[in-house]
Amino acid sequence: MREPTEPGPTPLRATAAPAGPGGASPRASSASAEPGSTLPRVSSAPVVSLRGVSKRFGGVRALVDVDVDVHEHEVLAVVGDNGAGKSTLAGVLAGAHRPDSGQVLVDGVPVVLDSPAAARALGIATVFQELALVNDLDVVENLFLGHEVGSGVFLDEVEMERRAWQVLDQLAASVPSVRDPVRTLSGGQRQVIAVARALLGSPRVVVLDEPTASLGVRQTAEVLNLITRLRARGHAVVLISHQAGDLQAVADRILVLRLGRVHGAYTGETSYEDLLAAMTGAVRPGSGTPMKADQARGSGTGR
Ligand SMILES: Nc1ncnc2c1ncn2[C@@H]1O[C@H](COP(=O)(O)OP(=O)(O)OP(=O)(O)O)[C@@H](O)[C@H]1O
Repeated sequence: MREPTEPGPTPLRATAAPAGPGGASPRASSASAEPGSTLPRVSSAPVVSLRGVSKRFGGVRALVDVDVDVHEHEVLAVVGDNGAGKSTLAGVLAGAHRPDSGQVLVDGVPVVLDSPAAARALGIATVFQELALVNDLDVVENLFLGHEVGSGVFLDEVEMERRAWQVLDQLAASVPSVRDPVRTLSGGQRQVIAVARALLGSPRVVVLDEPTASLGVRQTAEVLNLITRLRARGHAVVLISHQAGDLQAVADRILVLRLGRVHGAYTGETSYEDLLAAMTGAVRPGSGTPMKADQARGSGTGR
């Protein structure tokens, strides 16, 4: 079905998950930058792009003409002051907010993300700040909630437990037991469980909305390690964060939103002072730090 507001190619509805991390994307090696993009150029094709995306809530312009590209093997941080549009951007990628205008593209093909299920089917998983874990259920039950393995009323607990450990091992997660209720876990471990649940759908893009917001130093370090591992495994990570330490530790590129617009794009090495100046509008829009493509991409560079 064609997007009602947009001319151009027919958008895809979610019918099958595209190639996941580790699997080659058919378009992954072509040039990606386009005229007029506010983002610095990078060397491979984006997995997901937003083009001219706008979203209003009543009289509030939450996103205005936003262009962004998301690449595999990369952590793209999205920063901005309160109300800058960060969560709305996450919501568009998650299929929770339908843009009023503009396009979402997966592998360069326009798609319709009109539900979280549609986004997941197209390889985009989002972990919101409220992790939506059920406190009294154990780790396995939370991971497979609604997607239980087994037939009829008989659940294959052994298989679910095996898969739970498998995904947690992939993340090098230190969880004492997968049979403990998640309320007994630390904030960092709960974040890991929420990410592990997202990974069970084999997404290419993982969107994390303020994953360290309420965590202590050690738990934050756990989550930042987790993000590094996601990138090393080939995922594209979109990190919505307020935390300077998060950006310095893991971001390859940093997109600054201000009043719903892209204010500039910066390298991961940009000082927090410079980012703050951009977030608060103390520097002109579009004056992001120029950077080389390989600086921008991360790709297991050991950052
Ligand atoms: N569901 C909604 N209904 C009405 N207005 C909304 C809704 N969601 C967001 N907004 C408004 O859109 C603007 C952008 O909000 P958004 O939550 O995306 O910003 P943010 O950068 O994530 O802010 P914060 O850091 O405070 O969470 C704000 O003015 C907000 O009040």
